[in-house]
This record gives sequence, C-alpha cells and structure tokens, in this order.
Amino acid sequence: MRFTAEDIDGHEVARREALYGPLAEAVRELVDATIRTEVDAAAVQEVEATVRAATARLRDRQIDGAFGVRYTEDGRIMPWGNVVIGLRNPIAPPLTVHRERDRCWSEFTLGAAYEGPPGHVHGGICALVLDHVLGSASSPEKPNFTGTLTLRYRRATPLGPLRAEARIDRVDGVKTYVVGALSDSDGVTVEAEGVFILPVWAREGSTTTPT
Ligand SMILES: CCCCCCCC(=O)SCCNC(=O)CCNC(=O)[C@H](O)C(C)(C)COP(=O)(O)OP(=O)(O)OC[C@H]1O[C@@H](n2cnc3c(N)ncnc32)[C@H](O)[C@@H]1OP(=O)(O)O
Repeated sequence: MRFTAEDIDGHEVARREALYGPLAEAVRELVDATIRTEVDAAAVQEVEATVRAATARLRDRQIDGAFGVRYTEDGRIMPWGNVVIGLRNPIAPPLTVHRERDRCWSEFTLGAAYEGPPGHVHGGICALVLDHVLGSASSPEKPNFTGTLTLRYRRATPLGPLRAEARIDRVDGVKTYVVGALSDSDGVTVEAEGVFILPVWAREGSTTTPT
C-alpha cells in the first residue's frame, strides 16, 4: 500500500494543483463529449488521432503504477489519484467532501459518464460515492477501511445535481458504524450504512506495516 512522504511546501502543492487540476478537468470534459458527440466520422477519427498523440506525449515520462496517497511533512494529504476526490483523476466527479464534527457531506453533479439505467446513475457509482463519504465521516484522521457497506436503493438516482451525507452512528473499539444517504432535490434515493475498521497496522502499538 503506497503512502509516500513528499518533501514539498505549500507553494509547490499549490503549483501542482494549478497545473494538474485543469488537465484532469479537460479530460473529464473530453469523456463527456466522447459520449455525447454527433460530429461526422472524419471529425471523430481526427479527434481520436489527436487524443492518442496527447496520451503518448504524457507517457513520455510517468511513474510506475498508481499515484498512491502522498502527504507533505506538514500533514497535507494529496490523494490525487483517488477515484472519488482525486485532483488528477478525470474519472473522479470529483467530490469535495465537507466536514462538520461527526458528519460529512458533499454536493456534486454526475453527468453522462456515470450512467447506468437510462438518464440515471449506475448503482455501482452510488455505492462508490457513498463508500467514500461514509468512510470520510468515520474518521477525520485515521485511515479507516470499509469492512461492510450495506445499501438500500429506494428509487433510481437521476443524473444531475446530487448530495451525499453521512454521520457516525456509534464507535465500538476499532469499528466505526456510519449511516448516510444519497439524495436528489426530491429526497433520498439510496440509504447506506457501513462498518469502517482501523486496520491492524494503524492501531496503537502496532509494529506491522501496510501491505
Ligand atoms: C478519506 C478516505 C475515505 C476512504 C473511504 C473509502 C474506503 C475504501 O475504499 S477502503 C477499501 C475497501 N476496503 C478494503 O479493502 C478492506 C479490506 N479488508 C481489510 O483490510 C480488513 O479485513 C479490515 C481492515 C476490514 C479488518 O481488519 P482485520 O485485521 O481483519 O480486523 P480484525 O482485527 O480481525 O477485526 C476487528 C473487528 O472488526 C470486525 N470485522 C472484521 N472484518 C469485518 C468486516 N469486513 N465487516 C464488519 N466487521 C468486520 C471483527 O469482527 C472485529 O470485531 P470485534 O473487535 O468486535 O471482535
């Protein structure tokens, strides 16, 4: 499991955010346009060649494997590859998760890239978002892992503006029980409850390392 310290200051973090954030946003728009375009065949082929060239340019120099979770010496976390919140991940909607004591919430929009049933969010995407928001609520600092996530899909979730929220229900040793929901403007579409567990290597006094 890759948690990596980076010896950089806040200015360098801000510089990288300003550099890579817009690239990811541009690719996100490209994904949406790829799904929805109706331009002619020649235009599609031209764009395909352009995109392949852009990808080859980025691959001129790249890291091995995934981005991992990086952090600075002053405790700033950079989960930039994360599929829900990752600044550098165009697959991430991305969500900005807000925290208020024992609860977290996020308002965001899911478009064509997240479709399952026509005009509606894929059930796995609902689970993805809820897993992350419940997990975030489970602990502000500790790296809790999802042990069990239970969902009740009350009605289909329409694509468009949505809200996810979660709060701690109770804590029992290394287990934190969290409840939450995904909603549209008409109310709850998916209810969730989860058990989030502090892994052995993160427990007090542990000498094991992340695997
Ligand atoms: C800001 C970031 C937000 C991130 C949110 C997104 C979170 C994620 O996506 S995490 C990725 C998905 N989850 C995983 O990959 C987890 C994989 N599983 C594991 O790593 C481990 O099995 C883990 C950490 C869940 C449990 O660790 P393990 O060492 O087996 O726990 P263990 O010490 O045996 O048990 C501790 C307690 O938890 C209980 N428990 C163990 N596994 C589970 C489970 N899956 N569900 C519910 N309870 C469980 C045990 O019964 C025990 O309870 P008690 O203390 O009452 O006896």
